[in-house]
Amino acid sequence: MSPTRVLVLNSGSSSVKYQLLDMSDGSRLAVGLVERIGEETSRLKHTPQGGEAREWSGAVPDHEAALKAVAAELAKDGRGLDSPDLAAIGHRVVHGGKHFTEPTVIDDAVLAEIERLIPVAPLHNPANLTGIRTAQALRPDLPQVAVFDTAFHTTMPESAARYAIDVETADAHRIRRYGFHGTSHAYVSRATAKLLGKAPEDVNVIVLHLGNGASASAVRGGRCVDTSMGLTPLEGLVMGTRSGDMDPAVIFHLMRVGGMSADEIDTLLNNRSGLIGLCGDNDMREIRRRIDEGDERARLAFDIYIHRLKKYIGAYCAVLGRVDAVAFTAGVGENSAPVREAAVAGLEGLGLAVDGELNAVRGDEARLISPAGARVAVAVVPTDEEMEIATQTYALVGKDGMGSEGD
Ligand SMILES: Nc1ncnc2c1ncn2[C@@H]1O[C@H](COP(=O)(O)OP(=O)(O)O)[C@@H](O)[C@H]1O
Ligand SMILES: CC(=O)OP(=O)(O)O
Ligand SMILES: [Mg+2]
Repeated sequence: MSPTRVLVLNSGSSSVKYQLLDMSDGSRLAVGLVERIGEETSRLKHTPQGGEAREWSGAVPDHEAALKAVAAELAKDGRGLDSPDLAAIGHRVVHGGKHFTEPTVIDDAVLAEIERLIPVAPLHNPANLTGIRTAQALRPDLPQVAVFDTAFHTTMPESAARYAIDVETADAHRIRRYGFHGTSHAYVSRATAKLLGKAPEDVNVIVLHLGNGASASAVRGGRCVDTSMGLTPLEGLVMGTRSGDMDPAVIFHLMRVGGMSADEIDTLLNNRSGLIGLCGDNDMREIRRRIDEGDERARLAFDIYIHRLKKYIGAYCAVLGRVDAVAFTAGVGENSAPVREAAVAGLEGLGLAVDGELNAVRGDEARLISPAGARVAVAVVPTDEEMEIATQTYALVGKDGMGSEGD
């Protein structure tokens, strides 16, 4: 029998999320996370299917060590990386530039292109590369597939993808809007159509992916027509630690008047801005707790976050012309009822409203939170980037895929 298992690695700047899936029935054999990589105490949590979660804290200095720790945990379940049941390893790769529009089997040329894109995804692509190289070293015989965050957004029209700067300069440096979180936007827009009982081709959806990184997208009939992140994952919404949109002249001002270097400003805008820069916390749970205690800084940070979100909802209503659904997803979108309520408050004129009781319901299933009969459906639609990466990986190299590829 051909192997049917796929290991998915989602390497972030300081974390690795992973899942081992059996594609014959979609079951999750293991789910886990290594976080705070490179800090004094990193943490690993590994949950085998049907078993107790195992957790430990200790030093995990880099992504190579993280992946070796993941391999060791899987081996304890008798499902190590040496298992003959493994069909492929699927990797989330954040920046694929304009080149990669589809999931791609990784070879040296693909690795070189991911490396070339490091300057436009400095927090993400290096971690993705280490994950790939470590996995290759552990299983050189196994196909490794890259699934790109940018791929879903390659359908954006030029009017949305181009910045209004000198065309020759932009083209010489490949400056354009690429967009990210595409695997999530693709999965959630399809799942939203399913929730409405319609085909993806028949619905227009605004997807709000609100995690630590956050982005919005406008999806018309299953194709992305605009998204809030740009050349890098810094543009757009207010995020956990990133500023999102601002006047680009802030950068010149900080250089000329503030005496800061380009690298210092990069770190400021990517790591010390957004919610953490505004109030010292980037976790929405903590911000809500502080607001409940009357903390003014936390309140202002929340209000700025919501104001930006509203602007994007309004903009994408205009981009799409007709909106069938707005879907909230990722850590904040799936869990924070106050964020969903505030984001939609006052938008009745656009056909948007949230039912208080439905919004308060917690759960893992996709669900509607708009009042019955609302013109636009508002929904909570849990994302599943790992399953989507596994599905795309298996389609490419699984039993049917690999055979027909070479034909
Ligand atoms: N119960 C909750 N209520 C509000 N916010 C939450 C909750 N659980 C998680 N979050 C938010 O979700 C964020 C993480 O989202 P996630 O999608 O996992 O992000 P990433 O993939 O970027 O690490 C946390 O930083 C926190 O702000
Ligand atoms: C592209 C991006 O912002 O990813 P993440 O949310 O995982 O940081
Ligand atoms: Mg994420």
